[in-house]
Amino acid sequence: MLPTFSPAASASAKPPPRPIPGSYGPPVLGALRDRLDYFWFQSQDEFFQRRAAANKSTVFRTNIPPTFPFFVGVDPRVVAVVDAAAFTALFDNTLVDKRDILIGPYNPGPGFTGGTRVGVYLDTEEPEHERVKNFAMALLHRSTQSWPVLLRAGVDAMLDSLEADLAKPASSNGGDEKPPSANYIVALQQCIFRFLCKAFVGADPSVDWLVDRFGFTILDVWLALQILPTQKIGLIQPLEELLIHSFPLPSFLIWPGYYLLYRFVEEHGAEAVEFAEREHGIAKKDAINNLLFVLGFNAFGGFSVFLPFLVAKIGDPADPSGLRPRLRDEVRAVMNRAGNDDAVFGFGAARNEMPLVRSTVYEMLRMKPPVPLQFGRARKDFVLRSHGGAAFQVAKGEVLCGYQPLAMRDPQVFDRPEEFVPERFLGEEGQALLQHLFWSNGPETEQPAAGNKQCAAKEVVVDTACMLVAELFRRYDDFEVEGTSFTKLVKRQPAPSNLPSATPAATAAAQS
Ligand code: HEM
Repeated sequence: MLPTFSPAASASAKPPPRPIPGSYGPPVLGALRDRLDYFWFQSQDEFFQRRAAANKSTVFRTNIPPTFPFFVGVDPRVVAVVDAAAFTALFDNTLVDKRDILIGPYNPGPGFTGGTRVGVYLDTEEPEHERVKNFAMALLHRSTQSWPVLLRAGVDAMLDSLEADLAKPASSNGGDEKPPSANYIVALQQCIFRFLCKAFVGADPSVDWLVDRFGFTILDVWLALQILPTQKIGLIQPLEELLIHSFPLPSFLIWPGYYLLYRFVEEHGAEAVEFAEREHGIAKKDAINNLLFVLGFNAFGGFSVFLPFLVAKIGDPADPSGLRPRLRDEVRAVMNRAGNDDAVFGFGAARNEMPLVRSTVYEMLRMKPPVPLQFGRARKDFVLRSHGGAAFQVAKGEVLCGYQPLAMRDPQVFDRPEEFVPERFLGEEGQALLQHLFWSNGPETEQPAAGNKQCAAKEVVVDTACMLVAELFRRYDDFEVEGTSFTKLVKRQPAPSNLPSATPAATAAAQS
């Protein structure tokens, strides 16, 4: 549990800033102890919870992996921030510098990005950041019409293949007695990859067999080599510590795959590349490397983590709250209003017509933020304010490390913080809570811009997740998921013939 602050404290006058509690321990040994706790002896949640409890503070000093022995020049010392109030300092450009600090003090380096320092590693004070961010947002804007159509086509193809898998007799699933199931991870990644190439880059992978077949696997390996030094993967722990947590993983292993994708974007995404050069003044090589990074790391990486959480949560066979029927009814009501079972769920429907679906997506982002850690280096000495007037003195150059999963379960802000409450963000009170939803590296109530570091696709990510849920309930009356497999897909029964017929305006609203 997070320590809480007494209301009496918040009512009193602002106390002076105090030193940040916690210690980094003795050189090398302190960092090593924290690393082993982080990866081995404690879960990530536990790591931050225990230190917050021990220091009686939601702002405290700790080391963060990777560290020792071969991460030369990587300083693991950070100031951890695990409450919703102090966390907002990480979004303030006047306080923190975001240069080369995406995944923490360790930076995998431009060897993974064709030699370009891509946009996500740039600070807002670097002019190139504005160019690259504007380019990414413009590409998203240009794809407004095609995005929902391509998503639907991709999801349909994926579900066709999963239905076929599920229909196979149990014996083809390994010959044991287990009921049939269809693992969706590979199909979903394939779907996301193909869809993003077309919708974001304007390049259709089906023109290149290698890219179409292995593109998503190349991205998986490319991502893994960059982030594994900071992740627990579940090998035998001593092996994991020796092999993946002790030294930076080399980028050259992925160069052939990266080069294949680079050529693919250069040739088949030429229009997007020219747009970057012409409209945003970005050199061709940098445009391609940035496109690949946003496609592979931000978009493919983000969706690959988030969508399985969402599908598994909604499909939970043990869900006691009857969530699936309620979501299904909301989706079907949109279809009924449109009077067209085949209407594409567009951005309009995702934003305005499916409040429970949207609130469920928000709640999943609160409980399982796909990018749990956020970092920023103090530009100057400043006072970090937390709940109840608590204040801490941060020195210039110190690295703040915000841990979203605890900040977004802050009991000072969220009622029943540990519970998944699908309707949490409904109504006026629910909407007011959106200011504390930080998954996009900014409050949900704010917008990405060239001058900030909020996810360029903040709206599009939520909309896309809503559209995926809608597609599932367009097609199925019910479904169940165990782990990463569908175990039940109940096809939609034909709609009764006495549906009220829709007006053209309603059809347009669903599709807009
Ligand atoms: C579930 C999916 C996604 C998640 C969870 C996610 C999350 C994030 C987060 C946390 C950041 C800030 C990183 C930091 O500086 O600490 C970010 C930045 C960014 N994201 Fe997303 N993102 C997702 C999908 C996308 C998509 C689909 C796109 C575009 C197609 C995109 C484009 C970007 C860009 C360009 C930035 C850099 C912003 C900047 O440097 O100012 N993201 N994203």
